[in-house]
Amino acid sequence: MPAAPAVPAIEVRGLHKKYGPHAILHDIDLTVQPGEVYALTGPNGAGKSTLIRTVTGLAFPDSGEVRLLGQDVHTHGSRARAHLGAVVEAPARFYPQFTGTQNLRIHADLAAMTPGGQRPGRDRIREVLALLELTRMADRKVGEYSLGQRQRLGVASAILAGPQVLILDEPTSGLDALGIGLIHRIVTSLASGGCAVVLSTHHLHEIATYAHTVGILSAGRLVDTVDLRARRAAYRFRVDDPVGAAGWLERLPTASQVGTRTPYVIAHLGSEAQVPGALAHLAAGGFQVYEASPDHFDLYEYYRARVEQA
Ligand SMILES: Nc1ncnc2c1ncn2[C@@H]1O[C@H](COP(=O)(O)OP(=O)(O)OP(=O)(O)O)[C@@H](O)[C@H]1O
Repeated sequence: MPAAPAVPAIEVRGLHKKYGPHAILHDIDLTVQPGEVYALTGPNGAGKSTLIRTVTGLAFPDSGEVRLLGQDVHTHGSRARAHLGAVVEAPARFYPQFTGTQNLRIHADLAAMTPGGQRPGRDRIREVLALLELTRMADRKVGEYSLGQRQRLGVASAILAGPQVLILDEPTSGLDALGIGLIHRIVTSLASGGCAVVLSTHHLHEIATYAHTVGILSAGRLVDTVDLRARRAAYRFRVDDPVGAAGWLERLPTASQVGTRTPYVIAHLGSEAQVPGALAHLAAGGFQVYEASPDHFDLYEYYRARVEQA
C-alpha cells in the first residue's frame, strides 16, 4: 500500500487580511513541508509581519485558512499551536526583572499547559541557553541584556519545547555577524531533524546559503516562490564550443535544463556527485573543458527584478 502523503507542517490557503479599509494581504497560498526552511522576504511594509502574526494565530484573517500540522490555527488554536515555537516580536517580550533562566522557566510552565505538552526541565533550559551562547547571562536580569542577547533569548524560548514548526519574525535583526551564523546553524539543525521553519528576513545573501525556499511578498501579494534547492543544482562548464557542448550534454540522462551563457554551457545535474560524469561525457564528445563550477544563483538580483516588476 502506498504511504499516506505527509501532512504539510504549514498550509495557508486563500488568505486575505485587511486593517480597517486597507487590504494588507491578498489571496496568499503557501505550503511548508516538515524539514523545510522557508524564508519570507519583501520590502518594508509588504506584509511579512502581518502574515506571520496571522499564521501563528495572533491575528485573524478576513478570509482563508491556516493549518499547522493539519489543525486550523484560528478555530483549534491550542491544538494547532501545540508543536509551534515562535518569535513574532523583535525582540521577544520577557520579564525584565527576572533572569534569563527564570523567564525560560515561565515559558516551560506555559509549554506544559498545551495539549499533550511536557514541561521542559532544568537540563533542557540549560541546554538551550548554551545553544544560544547565553550561559554567561543565564542568571542576569533580562533588563540588563543587550538587544541581541534578548533576541537570542527569544529564539531559546521558541525552541525550548522542541517544536515541529518554528516561526521567527526577523530573527537576525540586531544580531552581530557571529550571532547571525549561530541562528543559521540552529535553524539548519532543527530542519534536518524534521522541524519546518518559517522566518522573515531582509538578509538575502545569508538566506541564499541555507533556506530551501524563498517567498517574495510585495504589497501584500506573494509574487514568487523560489526553490533554492533546484537553483543550487546548476553547474557551469567553460568550454571551447558552448552551443555544441549543450547539444551533447542534453544526451546525458543526469543533465536537465541545459543552456548556454557564452563561454559557458550550463546544466542542472541534481547533485555534485554527477559532475565527474558530466566532465567525462564532455571529454568523450571531444569538447575541451577549461573550468567547472556551481552556477551560483544571485538571489539579490533576482529579488530586485521581481519586486520591480510586481
Ligand atoms: N495593527 C495595524 N493596524 C493597521 N495597519 C497595520 C497594522 N499592522 C501593520 N499594518 C500595516 O500593514 C502593512 C504591512 O505591515 P507589516 O508590518 O506586516 O509589513 P512588513 O513586511 O513586516 O514590514 P517591515 O519589513 O518594515 O517589517 C503596512 O502598511 C502597515 O502600516
